[in-house]
Amino acid sequence: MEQSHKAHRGRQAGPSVKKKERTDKKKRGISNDKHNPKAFAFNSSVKAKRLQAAAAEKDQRRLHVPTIDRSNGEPAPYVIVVQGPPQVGKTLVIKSLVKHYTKQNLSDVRGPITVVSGKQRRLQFVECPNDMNAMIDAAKFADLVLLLIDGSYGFEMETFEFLNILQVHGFPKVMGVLTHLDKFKDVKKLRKTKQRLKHRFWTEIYDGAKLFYLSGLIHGKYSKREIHNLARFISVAKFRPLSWRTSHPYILVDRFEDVTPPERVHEDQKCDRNVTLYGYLRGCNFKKGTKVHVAGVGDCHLAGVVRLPDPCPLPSAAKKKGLREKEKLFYAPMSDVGDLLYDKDAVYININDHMVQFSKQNDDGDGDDSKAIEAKQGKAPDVGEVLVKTLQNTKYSINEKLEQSFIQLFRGNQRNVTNLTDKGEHCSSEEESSDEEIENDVPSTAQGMCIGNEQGLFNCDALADTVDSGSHTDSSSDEDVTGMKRNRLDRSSDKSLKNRNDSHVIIGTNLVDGKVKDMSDSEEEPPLKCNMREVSEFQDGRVRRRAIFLEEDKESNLKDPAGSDSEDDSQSDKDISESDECYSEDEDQMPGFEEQEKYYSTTKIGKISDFEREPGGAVNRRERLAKDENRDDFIGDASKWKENLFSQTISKKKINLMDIVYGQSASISTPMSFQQPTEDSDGDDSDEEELFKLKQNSEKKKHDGHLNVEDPNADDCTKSHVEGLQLSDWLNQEIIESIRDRVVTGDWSKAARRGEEMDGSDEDDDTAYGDFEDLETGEEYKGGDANASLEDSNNFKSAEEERRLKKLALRAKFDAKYPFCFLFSMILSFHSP
Ligand SMILES: Nc1nc2c(ncn2[C@@H]2O[C@H](COP(=O)(O)OP(=O)(O)OP(=O)(O)O)[C@@H](O)[C@H]2O)c(=O)[nH]1
Repeated sequence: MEQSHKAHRGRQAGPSVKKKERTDKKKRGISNDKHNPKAFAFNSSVKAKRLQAAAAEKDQRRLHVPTIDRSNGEPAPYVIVVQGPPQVGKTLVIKSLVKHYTKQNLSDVRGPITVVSGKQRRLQFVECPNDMNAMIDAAKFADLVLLLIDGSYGFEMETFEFLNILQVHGFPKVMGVLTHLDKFKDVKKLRKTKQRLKHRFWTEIYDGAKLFYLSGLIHGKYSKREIHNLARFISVAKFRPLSWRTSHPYILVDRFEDVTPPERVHEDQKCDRNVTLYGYLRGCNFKKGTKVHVAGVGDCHLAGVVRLPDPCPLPSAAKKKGLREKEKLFYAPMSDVGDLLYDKDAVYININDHMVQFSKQNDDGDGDDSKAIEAKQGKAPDVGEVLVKTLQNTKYSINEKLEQSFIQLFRGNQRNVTNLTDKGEHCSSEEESSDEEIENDVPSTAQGMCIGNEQGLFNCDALADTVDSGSHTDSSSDEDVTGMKRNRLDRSSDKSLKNRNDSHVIIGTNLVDGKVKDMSDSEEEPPLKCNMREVSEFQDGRVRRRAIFLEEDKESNLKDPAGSDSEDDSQSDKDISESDECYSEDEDQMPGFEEQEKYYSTTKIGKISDFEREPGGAVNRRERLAKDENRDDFIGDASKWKENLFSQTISKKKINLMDIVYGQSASISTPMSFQQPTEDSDGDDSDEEELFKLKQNSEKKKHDGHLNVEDPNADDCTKSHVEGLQLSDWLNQEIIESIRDRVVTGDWSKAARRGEEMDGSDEDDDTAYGDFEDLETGEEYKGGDANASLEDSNNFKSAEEERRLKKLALRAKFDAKYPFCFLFSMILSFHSP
């Protein structure tokens, strides 16, 4: 008998069952996803409308996003501005990145450096000099900013100045780079500082903004791996074009040439020059005949635009991965790279000085070469050879010699005529700078980025100062700043620095609304962040401007992240005491504008110091109190000059009509109310104040209190007067009182009584009206009954008093019931003016 086997029971659950189900459904043509259209329908028409509008808006936004126009060939290279305080490592970062992209060593970083970074991308690196004008210009063309921060020192003011400038110009992409991290000995401290700086950076830019760490130098260069990471991020970064830039043509000049015919220059050194500027055109196309604005120079006429072959083209579009070695091009016409330079109408062969072999010079030199050669060789010298030898001996050209020469008009006069005529008046502040300094400056004119180059074209000696003012700042302030001091944010109060800034008045200008504005003017400062202050200090042989934040102030170890905590505390204490000393010296004097600024800033610091120590922190309560006292004294000093200012203002103030009409009490709350200057204060007044003294006062003095009757403009006060007093004497209290009662707010009953006393006509009035009956109420009023009316008024007063007492009792009851309300009302009344 055949045994029947039980059928195998298939799987009821699990992935194999699901798979089977899916394939079955597919076979039968049933869609796998259970789509129920009704489930996604709108229930509310309002919601539907809103969602529709949002979707449409999103679409439109996507359509209007500025995109790169590739119809005119390849887009121009992206500009990467490397910015940071002095000596932070900008040059080194650019050199390292160029080395990474091109495998070439760059000896000098000058002007924009273009590299091919990928098959589709070119980058142009520009170092931003530490000059406010250069920062403003750099902000105009930067596509990406590498903000270099000295990690061992912390944030410096240059960083925030640049960020503020960027905010005004349309914020490009910003990445932070921390350098000098090898100065940290303690790993824990390094980690903490990194964290702190990162969060600060995020606060300034946005949460999650990229911050790189360059942990130190290996053989004088940054580590290859770290630079590789940085380069990778730059290569893949998405640059969103800024709408204003895409609709305006602009060029970042990477090379320039003065093509003015030499004869014209020879005839007139200050003739109009023709200059050819080379660079990638960005934004939209130039129109022929448009005027161009050259930053730092002004509006210039555009003679023509010529399209030239790309000096640094992208590689061919062949399908291959990465770049070949010979495709890794770079173009840095100002950085002295390569030996050949092709120009519009010339080819320049650059030969390094050490490779140039001049024919041997004669030791006895001077113009006797030809004779010496003749004597040695016994034959006539070659004319060309002699000329070359003579040229070799010339150290300075005629022009240079002329420039250096001067005519001394008067004996003992230090000023020479040539200096003044050449440099213009604005350069007179530069007279102190040594020749060495000037010599160093001149080549730096050609340094830097766009603005530097252009300034170089329209060169005047003073321009050199602007381009590399970073180094100037250091050298000039070395002598002035010996310790630590606190300054107002954004501008150093250092006088020598100010002088330097003065020389920017002509050069460092910006065209705003068609008017040339001096950017060094303090009024043009970007909006200041109130939670930050600046501390200038002398470190590493230069002045550094540290940016300190309130929350950082709380931490005791912020002063020197790489240093010790105890040192920091003592340092910050020193800060405060020094600043106190600094400003309490001339408390009796009325400070000038600059000093006022100092006072202002230090008062601010006084407030900030509230945050400096926690109760349980390094400084105990007593010390804190002592510090508070110091601060109060300090603010007291500040209020002393304010007092002076106050009295000055008062003396200049016009008569306040409110005072005259409503009395002194009405304007007590207004600090600028008129007060009659006392004899003492008059005596103390300076000559300057005399100028602004009220005419009336001086007249009053002259006539010793009597009215100036000769004054033809005096009021005609003969008609209405108080006996014995002229109405034009508006400062007389009696007259004021008499007038006050004529105004709505005056005491009319008193005036009425006074009037009655004066003319005694009350009886007449009463009799004139006589008895009358109010027809509406039916009440009868008796005329002429003075006693009755007095009684009435007494009754009225007693009723009023009764009501007042009742009110007071009620209020006391309420206050007893709700003590907090009482307190509240107390506070209110305390604070109300
Ligand atoms: N220890 C250390 N030194 C560094 C680091 N980065 C740069 N340096 C050094 O700092 C000095 C200044 O570097 P630069 O690249 O010239 O700095 P810079 O910002 O271009 O300077 P300026 O153009 O004068 O403002 C050089 O001697 C560098 O070797 C770093 O991470 N660690």
